[in-house]
Amino acid sequence: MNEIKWELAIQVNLIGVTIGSLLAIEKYFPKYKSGDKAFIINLSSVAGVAPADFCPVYTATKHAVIGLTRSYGLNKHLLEQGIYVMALCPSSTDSAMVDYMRHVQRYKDLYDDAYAKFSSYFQKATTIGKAAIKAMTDGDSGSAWFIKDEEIYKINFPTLEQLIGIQLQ
Ligand SMILES: NC(=O)c1ccc[n+]([C@@H]2O[C@H](COP(=O)([O-])OP(=O)(O)OC[C@H]3O[C@@H](n4cnc5c(N)ncnc54)[C@H](O)[C@@H]3O)[C@@H](O)[C@H]2O)c1
Ligand SMILES: CCCCC/C=C\C=C\[C@H](O)C/C=C\C/C=C\CCCC(=O)O
Repeated sequence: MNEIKWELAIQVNLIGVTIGSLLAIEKYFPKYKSGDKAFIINLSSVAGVAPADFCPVYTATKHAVIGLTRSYGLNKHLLEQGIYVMALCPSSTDSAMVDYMRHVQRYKDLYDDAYAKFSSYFQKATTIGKAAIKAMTDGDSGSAWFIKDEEIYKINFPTLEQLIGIQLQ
């Protein structure tokens, strides 16, 4: 998260995740996948689902990660290659990134309001690992998962067909 060096945030959060997905789908899995299934787990955020006034660029990249995940998660890719693509959407989580922003003054100034409003609690990073296992066990490709402690659930989004009113056969 870096709203000051925002081009860098887009490079890392969106272009980095896109390159990772393309490398996995086009190069890595075709060569190394041995079983029926392979998984790509992308890190989005609660800010990938709802807007956050203190970090619009971060929020845009995390929304984009949801779009990338849901699109590569559609049946076409699943059926062709057996690749399941999921996104995790954690709420605030204790990590090096948060710690850095909490202590570095130029970021602290920018995020002060957000800390006052949201940061009374940070979940443990190990919770995200548990959620990843739950997502893979559930096995719904294209799904995005809200994570806040024990509260871990699939987020509902409309499909393109539902939005534009196409009747599926
Ligand atoms: N901490 C939170 O509250 C929170 C909540 C929701 C989502 N997320 C997301 O979770 C993911 C992990 O973040 P985190 O909170 O664990 O922070 P973190 O600082 O522990 O992890 C970020 C990792 O990204 C790596 N990284 C940074 N720039 C890189 C680059 N240019 N190339 C390769 N690697 C690079 C860092 O080395 C570090 O290992 C991020 O995508 C973050 O947006 C975090
Ligand atoms: C919590 C605000 C301080 C900044 C935290 C730093 C990074 C967090 C990045 C995450 O991707 C989360 C993004 C936005 C968080 C917004 C609201 C958190 C809601 C807190 C809650 O679970 O009640």
